[in-house]
Amino acid sequence: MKAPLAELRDVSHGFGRGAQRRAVLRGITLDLRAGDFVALTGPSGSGKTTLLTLLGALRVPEEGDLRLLGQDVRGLEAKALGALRRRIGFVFQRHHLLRSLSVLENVEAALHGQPDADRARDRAAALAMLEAVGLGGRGGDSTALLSGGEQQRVAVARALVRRPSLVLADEPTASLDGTSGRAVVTLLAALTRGRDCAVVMGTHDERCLDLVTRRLHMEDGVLKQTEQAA
Ligand SMILES: Nc1ncnc2c1ncn2[C@@H]1O[C@H](COP(=O)(O)OP(=O)(O)OP(=O)(O)O)[C@@H](O)[C@H]1O
Repeated sequence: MKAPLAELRDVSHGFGRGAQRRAVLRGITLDLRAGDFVALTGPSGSGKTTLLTLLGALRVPEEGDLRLLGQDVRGLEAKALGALRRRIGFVFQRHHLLRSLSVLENVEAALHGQPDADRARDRAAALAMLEAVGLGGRGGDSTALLSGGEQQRVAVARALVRRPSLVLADEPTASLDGTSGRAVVTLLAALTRGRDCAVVMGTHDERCLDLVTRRLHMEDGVLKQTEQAA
C-alpha cells in the first residue's frame, strides 16, 4: 500500500497564551490516502478550519507529527513549505477570483511562478481545466459576468490546474444555492477521482454528504468519528 498523502499523529494546536490560551485541536490522528474524498463536519468553532490550515501547510502544529506528501512539515524551511503548498489546491467559501483578470487568466495565474512554467503549455492546461468545469466558452469573460456557482467552478479549476495531490476546500458551497453547490462538489469529486489525490472538504452542507467517500466529524477539537461513507 502507498504511503498516506497526509499523516497526523496525536496533533494538537491552540491559540493564545496564558489566560487567553485556547486549545483548538486535541490529539488528532488521521491518515488521508489517494482516493479519499472526505467531508469534515462539526459545529461552528469545533476546529475544522484550523485542521484544514494544518493540512495545507499554512501552519505547523504545536504538538504531534504531521507529514504531508511524504514530508515532515516541522523540519521544513519557509522555502520548502512554500514548495509543498504549491502541491496543494485550495478552494474557499468565497471564490477570491481577481476581478481585473479574465476567467482564463485567473486559472492561468495559478500556474505562474512554477519552476517549469511555460506560457503556451500553461494556457492549454488552463483552457482544458475550464472545459472540464463546463466553462470552456467563458475564458475571455470578466469574472463579474459569471454567476456565483460559475465563479466557484472557476475557483475549482484554479485549484486543480496544478494537479495537486491534496485538495482542501473550506465551506465551498456555503455561499451557493443547493443546485449550484452540489454541482461544485460533484465537479470536485469527478475531477479528482482516479488520480493520486485526496480531497478534504470542511462543510455544514448536509445536501452534499452523499457525494463523499468518507466522513470525519469534529467536536470541540477532537475527531469523533472516522466512518467510511456508503
Ligand atoms: N488565528 C487565531 N487566533 C485565535 N483563535 C483562533 C484563530 N483561528 C481560529 N481560532 C479559534 O479557534 C476555534 C476554532 O476555529 P475554526 O475556525 O477552526 O472552527 P470551525 O470549525 O472551522 O468553525 P466554522 O464552522 O464556524 O468555520 C474558534 O474558537 C476560533 O475563534
